[in-house]
Amino acid sequence: MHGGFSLDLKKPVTSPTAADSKPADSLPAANATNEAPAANAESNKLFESESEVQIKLADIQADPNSPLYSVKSFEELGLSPELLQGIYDMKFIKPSKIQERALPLLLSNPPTNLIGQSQSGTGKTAAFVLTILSRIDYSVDKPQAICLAPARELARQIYDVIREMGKFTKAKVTLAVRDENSNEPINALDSHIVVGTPGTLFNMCKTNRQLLKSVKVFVLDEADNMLGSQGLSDQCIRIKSFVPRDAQYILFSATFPDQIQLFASKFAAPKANEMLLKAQEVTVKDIRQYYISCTPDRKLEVLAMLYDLMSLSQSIIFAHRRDTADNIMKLMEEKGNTVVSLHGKQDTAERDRIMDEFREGKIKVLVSTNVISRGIDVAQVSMVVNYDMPMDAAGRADTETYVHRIGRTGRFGRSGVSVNIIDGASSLEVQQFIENELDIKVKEVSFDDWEEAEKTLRKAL
Ligand SMILES: Nc1ncnc2c1ncn2[C@@H]1O[C@H](COP(=O)(O)OP(=O)(O)OP(=O)(O)O)[C@@H](O)[C@H]1O
Repeated sequence: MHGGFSLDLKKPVTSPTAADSKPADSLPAANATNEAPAANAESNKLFESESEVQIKLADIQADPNSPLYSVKSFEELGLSPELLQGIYDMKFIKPSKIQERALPLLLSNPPTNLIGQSQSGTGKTAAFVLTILSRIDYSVDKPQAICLAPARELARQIYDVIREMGKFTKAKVTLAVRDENSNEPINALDSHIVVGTPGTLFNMCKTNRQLLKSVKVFVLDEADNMLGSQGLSDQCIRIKSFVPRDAQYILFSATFPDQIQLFASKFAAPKANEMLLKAQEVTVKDIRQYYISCTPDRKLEVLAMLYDLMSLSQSIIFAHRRDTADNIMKLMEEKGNTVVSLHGKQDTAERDRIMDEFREGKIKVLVSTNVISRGIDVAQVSMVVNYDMPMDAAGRADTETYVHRIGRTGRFGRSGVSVNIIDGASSLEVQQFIENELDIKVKEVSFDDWEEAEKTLRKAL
């Protein structure tokens, strides 16, 4: 029984007003204030406009309990006029808590290392990007800062942020990610900053062992993931061996599980300042978390019913496996719903195109694996769906991945909704484990009374 729900299977999801695809170098800034074009008049009422967000943000940033709160202005943080110009051009008004606390430490001399944790969407990128851009000697054309991220999508985003924030400086930035369609080596020799994934940068180091000998700042974004997964962590350690010992090490993430903290301190040895959150502070309060129970054979039906809500703004559906993501795309298409899948098995150019179109609002609903669970910042994502609950290889609840996945919405003061599809005892157990670890309560919305469920979710958006 699904109340009086009727599914609009033919609803268009491709925005007619979205700009044409642009090359990677001219992507909009990752903080993109570009609103996803409204799907219809109703969606205008439902979703926060950019000006509404700005008004709300002024209140939020004045609340001492908010992670976006700060007392100081950007001027008081000792940034150069070129960087202040860059920040204000991006419509930043006040720093967030992590920016206000981390920047004075990161910019002080002699440089000190930092292990910094702050909730998803609270501006960690700007904290390390401003540090990098402040520490470069622009008269020396050599790599002086490197930043590593676990996935190409995130590395490309950070590259865009550096270029946007540093556009009034003379910063030269190189993106070091794999390009399956080119045999040309990536030349970073006369760049100031190299941003990339560990595998590609490590290969570049092997070709030129002197490449990183002038590096002064080494950033690991999503540091717990970079150090916690075998392959990535080996590569990071090897890259570190090419970097001078006295470089400044900056490790950021929204999550730092206990077992990684010791490793992180060793990586940032001999000494690092630490800014860590308590377990109950980790999730963003503006993300309303729900779950829907159903039998495994009805999961797709749940997605189809959520589709109208998902496509009003933009959404990401997370699946455990690549083939599940592809199947969801295919089966949703058969139901008349456009969902595009993105995962690591695709060609790199295809991945870039899909991500660019999602940023531009041309693609409304993305189904993906954990490849975009961390760091991806698209302001208009208002809903995240866990089609499969996050689990590690051994089938245990993966709390960190849950935090990062739902953190793709609710960015910097915006509201967001997450929905877990619970299809049996094991996914319920995973959810309960996560609830306990994070000291949160995920609320149920009933699939059997869809009208009521839809009302609840719309209100939460
Ligand atoms: N001081 C600020 N004022 C306004 N917007 C800001 C400010 N700082 C950052 N932002 C914007 O907030 C959004 C989220 O920032 P960012 O991507 O750095 O978050 P994060 O903390 O790195 O999140 P995650 O843990 O998910 O990687 C971005 O769009 C960014 O441009």
